[in-house]
Amino acid sequence: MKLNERGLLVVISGPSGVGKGTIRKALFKIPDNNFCYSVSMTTRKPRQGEVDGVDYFFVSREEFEERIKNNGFLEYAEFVGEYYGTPMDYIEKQMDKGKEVIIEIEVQGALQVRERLPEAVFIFIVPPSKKSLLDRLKIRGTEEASKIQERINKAEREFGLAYKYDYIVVNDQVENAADRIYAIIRAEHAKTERSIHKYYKLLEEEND
Ligand SMILES: Nc1ncnc2c1ncn2[C@@H]1O[C@H](COP(=O)(O)OP(=O)(O)OP(=O)(O)O)[C@@H](O)[C@H]1O
Ligand SMILES: Nc1nc2c(ncn2[C@@H]2O[C@H](COP(=O)(O)O)[C@@H](O)[C@H]2O)c(=O)[nH]1
Repeated sequence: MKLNERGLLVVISGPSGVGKGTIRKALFKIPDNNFCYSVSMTTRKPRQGEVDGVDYFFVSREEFEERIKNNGFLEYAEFVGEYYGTPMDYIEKQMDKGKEVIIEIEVQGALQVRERLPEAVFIFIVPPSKKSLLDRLKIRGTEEASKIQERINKAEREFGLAYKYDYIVVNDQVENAADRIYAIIRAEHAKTERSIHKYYKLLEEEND
């Protein structure tokens, strides 16, 4: 395989309720995209309408912990009492096929990926205001009030880690946020191709 045929890994992260999933769905509507989504594994119970294998792979704590033992995750974290993790095998295969692999994960997991695959692109999504984050979680209505508060408390700490990411994108309007992310992905590609081009030129010069 030529170096520039391998796809990018794009890590979309940020506090709960900021709109990561909504933006990801908008991103996949962009015509002729080359994206694929890595479905995460979790021990949390499915929400109404969520489908196993599409939204998440829903598993028991025992199954999750077995996979941890077998090094089956690129990263995993415990978030508000439940496990969430990115299965390793799918990502490697898709990147080798030249696909842009999108993962949508919380902050502890994103920082683990940063250690293991620093060449990935790390994007932190922020809300237009802190109040809008709370409003979005309330309007989504998938968690009871105490769980929403736990997610908001966690968000306070997560905002403090935004500086560890490559890009910060404001999710004011979903379509605008998706366009910004698409622009980032294209720019990252151009950067990689330029450096690979330089690398091949260097090799040619050495062989002359
Ligand atoms: N730009 C936006 N303006 C207004 N509402 C939004 C916007 N983006 C997303 N939302 C709404 O906010 C709520 C949370 O969005 P979403 O579920 O995509 O967040 P998330 O970051 O994926 O959450 P989690 O991390 O908990 O999975 C949803 O009800 C969604 O419709
Ligand atoms: N570290 C990981 N975090 C993940 C993964 N998949 C999802 N998430 C994040 O967990 C929280 C809670 O999700 P929810 O569906 O219960 O609202 C949210 O921030 C997700 O982005 C994963 O594989 N690894």
